[in-house]
Amino acid sequence: MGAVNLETAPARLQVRNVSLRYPTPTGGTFVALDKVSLEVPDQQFAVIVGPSGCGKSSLLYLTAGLNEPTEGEIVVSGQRVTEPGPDRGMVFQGYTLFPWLTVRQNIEFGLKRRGMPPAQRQEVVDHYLDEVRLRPFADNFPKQLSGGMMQRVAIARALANDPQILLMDEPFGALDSQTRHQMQRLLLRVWEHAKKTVVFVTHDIDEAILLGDRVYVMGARPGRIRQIIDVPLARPRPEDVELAPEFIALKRQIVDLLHDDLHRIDP
Ligand SMILES: Nc1ncnc2c1ncn2[C@@H]1O[C@H](COP(=O)(O)OP(=O)(O)OP(=O)(O)O)[C@@H](O)[C@H]1O
Repeated sequence: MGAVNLETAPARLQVRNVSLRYPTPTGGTFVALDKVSLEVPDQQFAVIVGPSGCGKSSLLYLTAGLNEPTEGEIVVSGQRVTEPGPDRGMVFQGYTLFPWLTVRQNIEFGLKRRGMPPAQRQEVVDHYLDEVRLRPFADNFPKQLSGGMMQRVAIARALANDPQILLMDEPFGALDSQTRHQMQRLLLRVWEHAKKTVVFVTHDIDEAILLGDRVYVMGARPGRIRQIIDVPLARPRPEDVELAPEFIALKRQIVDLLHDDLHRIDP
């Protein structure tokens, strides 16, 4: 895939001055997100990292339309987000497949609901089964799959609906490190083919640098963007990119930022 010119590409996602506050049991207010703004250009792989509780998932849920900001607005493809919609696909950490449906039926679920004719449906599903290398398991049920395979189905299901943006909340968080690594590589390959805008939340700094074009480092209490870091590593990412001096330097920069934040909160 040709490099996207991040300076000129239109913003697929705009988060404008978004705050999220919750009432506390003692009558006060807890600020989960404080005036967060960011713009994700079309086809960018944006990663959000930050300490536990900094509001990463909250930001993703707001973008999905599963919750509303207290202030500010979220705009996807020029439309203000007010509710969930098929333009935003989601992949969560927990396995969210329909257990009573086969792999094929899970992937085609949204297409069927939209009334896509069976022949076209089969073509789309076969394409994504091949993309996530699950064609031999098309007629299996989720309980017959490993955790990594289930997440591959979840990715295929989200992409089959042809969303404008893919929202991923720690999708590999429950996997062992080897499977996680394989999944990261698989996601990169699928993303390079699908040319989708991705917003990916993770705790894992290596994962953030390996996957992202841009890393948004968040700080907590209140949740806000501390720094935006561009990842100038070549794509496709070389096999041993984690050992490259540029990779290690970025890791150092992000570790220092997160370390500062922890010390700022709990001196
Ligand atoms: N419904 C709610 N009522 C009150 N507080 C909430 C609610 N939902 C989330 N919070 C608080 O908002 C903050 C942000 O939560 P969020 O889950 O977005 O953080 P996170 O960065 O994704 O954390 P983690 O990495 O641990 O998943 C947390 O302190 C959380 O306790």
